[in-house]
Amino acid sequence: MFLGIKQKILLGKSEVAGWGAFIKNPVKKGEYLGEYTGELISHAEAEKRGKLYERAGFSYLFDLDDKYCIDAYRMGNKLKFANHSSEPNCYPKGMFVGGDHRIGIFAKDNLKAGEELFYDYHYTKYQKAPKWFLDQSKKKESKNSGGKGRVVSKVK
Ligand SMILES: C[S@@+](CC[C@H](N)C(=O)[O-])C[C@H]1O[C@@H](n2cnc3c(N)ncnc32)[C@H](O)[C@@H]1O
Repeated sequence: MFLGIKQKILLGKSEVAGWGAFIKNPVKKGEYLGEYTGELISHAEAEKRGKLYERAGFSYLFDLDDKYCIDAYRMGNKLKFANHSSEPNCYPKGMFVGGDHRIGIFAKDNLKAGEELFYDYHYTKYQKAPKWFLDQSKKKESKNSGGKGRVVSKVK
């Protein structure tokens, strides 16, 4: 059973957007880094908050399942600062621990000390994808189809 942060996570200026989460020590592929914590809220509440966050240009909402979201805006630990990449070095995994819904963040690759952490936000049908995400997806598509689009959120 995992709870809380296992690895030391540092807060720093991101390569792609605002603040980012960085791993302090090297970590092996598949290792558990820590938990994405926050308030457990319904999708209806997330919808309301999402509109406000969208206007502010940031969101700490994380879709847990078809019923619940985790909002790390007011609560949460440094893992809430991990940014999106379509080529991520981490991945989230939903777990049901001791009767509670939890999200663990795991290393997708071997991580070097000081590496910025990214996971794929995978916007679902319950969340309207923000403009920056759609723009990046479009750029990636155009790159894959031979265009000149650049993947902005490239992992170091
Ligand atoms: C969970 S926060 C991540 C931490 C955030 N960078 C900060 O400074 O607080 C998610 C927000 O970060 C920004 N973000 C995350 N990944 C991004 C990316 N690849 N490109 C542009 N903005 C991104 C968006 O504003 C998003 O709503």
